[in-house]
Amino acid sequence: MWSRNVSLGKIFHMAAPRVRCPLWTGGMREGQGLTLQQSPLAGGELQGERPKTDIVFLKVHKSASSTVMNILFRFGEMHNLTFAFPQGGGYQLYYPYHFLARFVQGFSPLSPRRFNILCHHMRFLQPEVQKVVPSSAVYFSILRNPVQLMESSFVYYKGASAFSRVRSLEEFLSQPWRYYDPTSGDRHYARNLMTFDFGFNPDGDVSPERVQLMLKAIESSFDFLLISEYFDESMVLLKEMLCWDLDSVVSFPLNSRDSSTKSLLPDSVVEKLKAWNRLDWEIYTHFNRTFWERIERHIGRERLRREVRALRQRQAELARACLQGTDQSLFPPHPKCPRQLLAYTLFLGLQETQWGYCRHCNSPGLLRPARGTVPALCGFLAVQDSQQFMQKCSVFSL
Ligand SMILES: Nc1ncnc2c1ncn2[C@@H]1O[C@H](COP(=O)(O)OS(=O)(=O)O)[C@@H](OP(=O)(O)O)[C@H]1O
Repeated sequence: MWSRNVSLGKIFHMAAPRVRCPLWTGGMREGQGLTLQQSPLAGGELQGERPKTDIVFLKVHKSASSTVMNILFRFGEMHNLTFAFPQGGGYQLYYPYHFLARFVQGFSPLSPRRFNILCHHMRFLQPEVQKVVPSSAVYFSILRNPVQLMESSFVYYKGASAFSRVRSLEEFLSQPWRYYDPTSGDRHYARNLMTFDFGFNPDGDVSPERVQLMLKAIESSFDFLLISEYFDESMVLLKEMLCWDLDSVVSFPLNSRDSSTKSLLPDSVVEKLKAWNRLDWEIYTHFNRTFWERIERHIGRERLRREVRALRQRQAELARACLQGTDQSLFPPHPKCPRQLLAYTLFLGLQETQWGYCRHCNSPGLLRPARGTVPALCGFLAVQDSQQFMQKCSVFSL
């Protein structure tokens, strides 16, 4: 592929503190209480194609990526797949440094060992990623409108240096260069976060030529990109591209803020946000368009509508069976966890078999699992395991 040979380091300045980068930079199980019927709307798996099991998911921050990661964890655990977990027990692959293969637990340049799924937070660097997954891996990611993404980032990363001295996003945007220091190690949370996660320079040139090069590089590295504003449509596309069935992509939103911390932004602020995050805006608008083109090509609007309806039905069934409701009290005030996040409470009376089924839908995906296994059994979102929340909280604190 084009990007595998092109030195993007020459195109975009890549800040990679401390770590030297190469020139290139750039269904749940059946029989667990709830019976799952094969959906008549299932994708390639039922059409005789083998489900894809070698996957690279670039977990772009604040873009519903934890929900997607949770789906991958569940699928991986169900199918005994291996994961490229971070060395040293972290929940990120040494982010914000560019990814290096040696960040993965169990990786050795001398061993042919490859992992099925790579999905923890990382700053993308394809030549290194290629060392830890099979060459057949499917690469995908998920994007979010940069306006909402930055609003979410502002609340979530309030302690980041660019945000710590302002009371509101408006204040930051009124004089961004007063607060934003491009040399600061955590500046990416405040500008072009998606661009950064894809491996590029968030303060890079926005000339049309450079933007085109960046888009082409992403296009040649990734098989498809999803859009979090169209999450259900994205899940239908995901299961289609991976030849999975519909039940494999049923989920509940994770990492959601309580509405009290969400603000409606005036138009003037929205425009400033788009201009400030111009590179992200270019990525988002381009891949939003190609997302719908892909849907037309692979699924068609009519089937998409049917499948989205079926997906929502399954989600509702699952919610009725497993969820008692949402509960903020599971997220007690904690100095390291100031954000108001919504938790789910699972029904206490679930039978053991159902409990196994339900907790698979709620695995946090952020706790570090024991050696090479998946943390799907942690169930921190359940009332019974609320103690686990504090672990999650400390894992979150950067
Ligand atoms: N299914 C679905 N559909 C739409 N939006 C969703 C979904 N799941 C999670 N979210 C929203 O994604 C935000 C959290 O993103 P991440 O999980 O990527 O955050 S993190 O970087 O891992 O911390 C967070 O956004 P904010 O609530 O605006 O902060 C979640 O509400």
